[in-house]
Amino acid sequence: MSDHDSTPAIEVRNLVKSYAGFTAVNNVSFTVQRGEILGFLGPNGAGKSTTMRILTGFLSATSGEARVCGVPVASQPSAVKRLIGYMAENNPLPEDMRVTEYLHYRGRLKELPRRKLAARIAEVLELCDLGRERHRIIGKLSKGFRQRVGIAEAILAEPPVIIMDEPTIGLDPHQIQLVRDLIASLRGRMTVIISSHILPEIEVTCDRVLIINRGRVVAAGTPGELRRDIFGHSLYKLEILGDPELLPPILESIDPTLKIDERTAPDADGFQTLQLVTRREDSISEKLLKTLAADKRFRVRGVTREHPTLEDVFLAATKRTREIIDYRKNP
Ligand SMILES: Nc1ncnc2c1ncn2[C@@H]1O[C@H](COP(=O)(O)OP(=O)(O)OP(=O)(O)O)[C@@H](O)[C@H]1O
Repeated sequence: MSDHDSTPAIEVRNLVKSYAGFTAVNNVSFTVQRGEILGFLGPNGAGKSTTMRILTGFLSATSGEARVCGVPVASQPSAVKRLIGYMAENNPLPEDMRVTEYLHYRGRLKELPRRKLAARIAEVLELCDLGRERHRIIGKLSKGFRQRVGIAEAILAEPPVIIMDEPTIGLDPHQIQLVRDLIASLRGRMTVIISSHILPEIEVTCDRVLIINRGRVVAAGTPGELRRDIFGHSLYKLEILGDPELLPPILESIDPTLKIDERTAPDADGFQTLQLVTRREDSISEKLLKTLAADKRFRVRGVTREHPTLEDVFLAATKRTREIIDYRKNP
């Protein structure tokens, strides 16, 4: 890798954006490496669009610094615009243009050489599965096809960085799958930042996640790292017949940190479902199953390890800061 390639794709340091006294982005710092796909999450009004618009050079920051492939956004917004393919929130498109006409127009604005443009447009139409729609008027396209035109436009000039603000909003599951595959096909070739409220989508598509709340970064890392940081434990579901009061010493012999967290009432067959919690990260499923199967006082119907979803992580991270911020306001 050359020195140029090792410069992070995005570097944001102590970024602040205030609107007439209201701080929408409050001292945000993060880095995105080349080729990474980053999920940018946060509740409504958290400051995601504002941060993205600053990164793309469409909005100036109140203070702090943002660099794209080493180029400072504040002093060189035009250079930065050439490094980024941006699909804005709501994906505004000209209603009266045909798909290829629009891509041609955008390609010329992006200074793609005329002799290469037709071939590149054919390539992105193919990538975005827009071949059959290429001569249609954009205003007549369904939402899913419009999103794909937005993505085609963003990747047209093969910029090193793609920023998409809610690219799957309003799409049906098939269209979401198409967009997901399309984004996955960019992995390693382009750096991608996607903001979304569809958390299972982000979990499968993104290498790393950044969560902001009320203008501040509240969590950053891979989904696995966030689970560990925020929950610090693993959960197991145990379906068992027998007296649960006898379980604690047995659980402790398997793993000293293993405890019963919740339990349901017995079902029609007398089995109860217990939620167990442990600080251990490696799997104890087999040990748990073997130990309890050998104990005549119990019958075990199933042991499964439960992974907190990204949604659980998101809710915990945003709730945690809300509590901290509210506490600071009202100690
Ligand atoms: N031009 C503006 N003037 C005043 N306040 C603004 C302006 N633009 C955004 N805001 C406020 O800044 C905050 C952050 O908005 P932003 O659009 O960045 O949030 P978001 O995380 O993208 O939200 P959503 O998920 O709803 O799109 C919000 O409280 C919003 O009302």
